[in-house]
Amino acid sequence: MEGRGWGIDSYLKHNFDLPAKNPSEDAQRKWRSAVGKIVKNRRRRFRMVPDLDKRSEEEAKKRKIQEKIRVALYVQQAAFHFIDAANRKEHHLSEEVMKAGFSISPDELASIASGHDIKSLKMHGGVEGISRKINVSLDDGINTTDFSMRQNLYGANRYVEKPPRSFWMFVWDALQDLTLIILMICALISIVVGLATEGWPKGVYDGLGILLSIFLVVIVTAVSDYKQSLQFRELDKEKKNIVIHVTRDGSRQKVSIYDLVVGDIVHLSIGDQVPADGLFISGYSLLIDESSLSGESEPVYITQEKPFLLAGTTVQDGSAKMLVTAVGMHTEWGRLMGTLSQGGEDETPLQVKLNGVATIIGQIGLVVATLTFVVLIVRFLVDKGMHVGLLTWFPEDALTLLNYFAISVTIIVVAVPEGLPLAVTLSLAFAMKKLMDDKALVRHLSACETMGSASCICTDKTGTLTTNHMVVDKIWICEVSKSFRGKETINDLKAVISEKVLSILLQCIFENSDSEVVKGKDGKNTIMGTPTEAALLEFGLELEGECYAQHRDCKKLRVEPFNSVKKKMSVLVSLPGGRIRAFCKGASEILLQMCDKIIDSDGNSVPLSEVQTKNILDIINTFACEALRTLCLAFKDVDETYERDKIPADGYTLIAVFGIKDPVRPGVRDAVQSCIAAGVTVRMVTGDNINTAKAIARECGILTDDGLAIEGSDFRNKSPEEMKDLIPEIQVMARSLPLDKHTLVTNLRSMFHEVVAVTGDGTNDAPALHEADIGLAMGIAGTEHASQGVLLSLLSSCFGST
Ligand SMILES: Nc1ncnc2c1ncn2[C@@H]1O[C@H](COP(=O)(O)OP(=O)(O)OP(=O)(O)O)[C@@H](O)[C@H]1O
Ligand SMILES: [Ca+2]
Repeated sequence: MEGRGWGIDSYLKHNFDLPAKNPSEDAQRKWRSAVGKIVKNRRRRFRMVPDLDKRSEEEAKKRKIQEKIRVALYVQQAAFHFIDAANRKEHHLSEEVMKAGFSISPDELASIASGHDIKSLKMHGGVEGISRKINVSLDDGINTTDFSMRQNLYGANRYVEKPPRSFWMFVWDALQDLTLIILMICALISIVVGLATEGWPKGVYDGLGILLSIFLVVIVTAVSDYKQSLQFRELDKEKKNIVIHVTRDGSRQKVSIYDLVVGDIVHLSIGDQVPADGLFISGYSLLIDESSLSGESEPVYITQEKPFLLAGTTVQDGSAKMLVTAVGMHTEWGRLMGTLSQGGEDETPLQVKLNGVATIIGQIGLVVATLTFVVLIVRFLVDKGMHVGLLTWFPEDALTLLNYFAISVTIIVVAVPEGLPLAVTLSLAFAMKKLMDDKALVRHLSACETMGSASCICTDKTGTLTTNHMVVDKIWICEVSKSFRGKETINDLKAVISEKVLSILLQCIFENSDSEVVKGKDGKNTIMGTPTEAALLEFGLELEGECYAQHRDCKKLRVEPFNSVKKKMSVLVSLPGGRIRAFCKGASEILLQMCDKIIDSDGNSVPLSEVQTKNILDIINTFACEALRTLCLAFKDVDETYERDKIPADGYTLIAVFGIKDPVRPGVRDAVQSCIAAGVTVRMVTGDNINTAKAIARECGILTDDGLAIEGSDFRNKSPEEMKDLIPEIQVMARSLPLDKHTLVTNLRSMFHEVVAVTGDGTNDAPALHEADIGLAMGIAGTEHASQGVLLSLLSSCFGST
């Protein structure tokens, strides 16, 4: 719209201060009141956007509830218990519940988690006691056969929604239009006057004509509005439908969040939203962010001693299994959602602008209409004065005047482009749906729009540029390197390593993993978990052949789950003989620093010489330069007196270096090219090794010969001045921490005023996604279905509108 010369843009800029991201409430109010002066049918124009007054009212309500929750959970717990003890409610078991074989009432069960009621939990025998009372085995989960019974007794995991508005309410809304009301009055007057002057039936034709067109307008408007509202509901439902990992019938499976029932065993890992209220069964370093629920910004550790998990909170670190004790409206979150009737989406900048344009056009329409009316009247009076004199009046004259009035009103009706902002909402919703089909999660409509104006894209590597289908491609173990791309097979590998090495390798692969191998009904193994671990497990399965169970008799003492800051995962297990061993796997350079020994071909730990270390680094770099993700595996034996509350951080014995292949998505290179051609810079920010990152970036056309690739640790330590020089050059940032990506995005926005789009997986990229003008979160890792790819659709939408 820039540079059209007639100043709408400057007018808008002047009157409505509109940054690309989140226009302030003030700005929104300002232009709304400007619009309000001319457009009287506000209800329709603002239908898809929030009611600002209602919203601030709800915001206040929400804060009040949060405050209450906070007080209940943290501050006055002791006092509450005291009061509780005095008037503790007697919970009666209904007959239905007893008949089903359960021995705790839904209300009581729900109150344990929501009230953090440790006393009552103890009274019921802890988590185990509760699980017995609701007939669940903590190992095998519920039987799917009593799924619907549980849903009947304890409710389904859905929140009450406002009942959908009926069709007639949309008709009523459409009738509220001021111009239509004026026309209706015109029609009525026209009928009355017509009847008086021309009699039945000739006199009513005009009036009926107007009424018929009003009827048509109202019906068409109402039908289309109604259809849109249905579509919006659908979109909303899809947006909230997430996949949860649960254990049912003894095996891990995926279900929709809506199908969760009381008694389900849910697997939580970093980045997940807690889908229902529940109790912690087992897990490691589980850190929960409760801010959405209680407003409390400090995350809390959840342990066996304090095992309460609340719906609506998110997992910030660690992993765990939880027992669901309350779902849907029985949860605190459900109640919070129930009291609020979500206020709709904020206007996007384009919508705000269009509303401004619509308003200006409306004003012009008004002027023209008034002019027309005046001109017609003057002509009429002149005509009349010349022929019959101004003092004699006939009923037909009134009809003529009315007609003129109708003409002017019609001009206003036609001129004010009511549907314009609404049309944008619809097309954005359509774009959003399309992105969601591609497995990208877009939370706000405005993202779809701002996408068109992005000047810079920061993308992660795994899953966005690459397919996220990982397979082990190379392994280096006991001084030999094997590649599985050619004709070398697993058997070749087996031939060169001894039984003992093999056994340690398999132990490390299977014990040190958050993912699980699930045997399906057809006897086939499927792997549930992240792609990197899946690749290792698959390799392990192939290596091991039939002796799968043999390595599963270790007992896990401690686990430190993987996260993107540490970039490694470790476990402490006790071996069948009672010995204790630690395993560690993770980013190759980092792991190598933790090792001072290496396993030899007989399975003994021998000291690692400096030359060997250099050798291994070379191996890692050759793997990485072939665009392979590199991972090291290591172990350490500790004696039985070892304190079991932490896992050793050094002195490991290196077992093997893995090179995992994750091919680049077809089409990415072209997309990046056309992007650069359109003046949009593409940067890759990844947690992977710098050589891997460079190789992939080169393959995608992101890294050019004179471009800069930097490691996160170098970037972090630069001063703001240095960053100013550095940032425009950066094409690749490797081994980055979540915070590095955030810093880069913040600086790009503030120092260079770029409109930044960020793609990433919701887990480690969350801070950057939040900071960006446009954040595109990929569905949580392990998207099985090959999809067109977020980057591609992001790019295509960039071109659709530039
Ligand atoms: N489950 C895992 N256990 C141990 N180490 C892992 C695991 N997954 C990944 N790694 C290691 O951590 C490194 C980086 O992980 P990180 O999560 O920071 O990046 P990413 O998100 O996977 O990559 P990108 O940013 O490109 O999407 C990987 O290169 C790999 O060596
Ligand atoms: Ca990532």
